[in-house]
Amino acid sequence: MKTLKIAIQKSGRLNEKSVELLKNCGLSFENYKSSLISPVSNFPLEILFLRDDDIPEYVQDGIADLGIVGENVIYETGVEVSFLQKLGFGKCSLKIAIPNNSSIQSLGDLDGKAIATSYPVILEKFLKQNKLKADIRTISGSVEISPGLGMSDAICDLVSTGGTLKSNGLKPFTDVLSSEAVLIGRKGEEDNPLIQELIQRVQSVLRAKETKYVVLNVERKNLEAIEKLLPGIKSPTVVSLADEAWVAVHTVIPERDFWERISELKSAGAQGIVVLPIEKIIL
Ligand SMILES: Nc1ncnc2c1ncn2[C@@H]1O[C@H](COP(=O)(O)OP(=O)(O)OP(=O)(O)O)[C@@H](O)[C@H]1O
Ligand SMILES: O=P(O)(O)OC[C@H]1O[C@H](OP(=O)(O)OP(=O)(O)O)[C@H](O)[C@@H]1O
Ligand SMILES: [Mg+2]
Repeated sequence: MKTLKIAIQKSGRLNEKSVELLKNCGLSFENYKSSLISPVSNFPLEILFLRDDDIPEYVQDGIADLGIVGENVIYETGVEVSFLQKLGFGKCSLKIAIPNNSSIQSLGDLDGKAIATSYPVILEKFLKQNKLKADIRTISGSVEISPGLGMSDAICDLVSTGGTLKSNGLKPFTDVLSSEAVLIGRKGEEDNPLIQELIQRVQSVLRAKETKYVVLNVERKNLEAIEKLLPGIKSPTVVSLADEAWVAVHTVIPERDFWERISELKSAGAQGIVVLPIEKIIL
């Protein structure tokens, strides 16, 4: 079977998490900063380390079969690729931001203004949808300094904590797009068995990340109440203890309602609660 190629960011915000995800999928490869292509020793796959801007086109054109890249870059490059899986990292939003002392108050006030951005395609589309015309000034980075230099009235750039906006005297004005890292593939290749195998592995790692393994002890008389709080994947595992009045319950809990669930379990009589990370969940 043909060896696949997956393109990931060489260095930058998505590099570390992309490498970690592939390693957690059981793929074994060297990660030297100097090598731009790395073979996987235990799967027919090669990893290409690229600038993130180039990844969507490499995948569209079939130079790479798969890629990991931010949704923002996919929309900006306007390529035709398949979205195979959202990956839960690299979360940020593309926002229009204005100086703290700006007179801009409503969307309509952007009409005729100069907006600096590294995302001219997405911004143009947004302005069109809102029937606005602005002077888009395309720059490749450090967009946040442009209003202070008198180059623009507003900016359109990625924001996550908002720290960069704040330290440049800017405030968020309106959201244009929210984005996270996604696994993409070449259109029409989705059914390739190797691609399907990789998607399954990625999904099992993501499912595991979203859940915790919990072991707790409870008196048999309180078991029913505890079971009601713990759906598990099918249902919880109940194990007898040496003391016959007690049992141990094993189950998985979604990370998002973890603390709420733990306090409900304690109120229902759970004791000695042990929480463990999960490596993979294969359904
Ligand atoms: N502040 C942020 N928080 C979270 N994710 C972000 C943030 N900034 C960018 N990202 C996401 O990470 C991706 C890569 O960001 P990075 O800043 O490393 O890109 P870059 O400078 O264009 O890198 P390259 O050298 O590969 O072209 C972005 O396209 C976006 O999807
Ligand atoms: O809201 P914050 O958490 O402050 O993040 C926002 C900043 O992060 C990104 O740049 P990055 O730091 O990746 O540098 P770059 O412009 O060199 O890519 C983005 O372009 C913003 O400048
Ligand atoms: Mg880039």
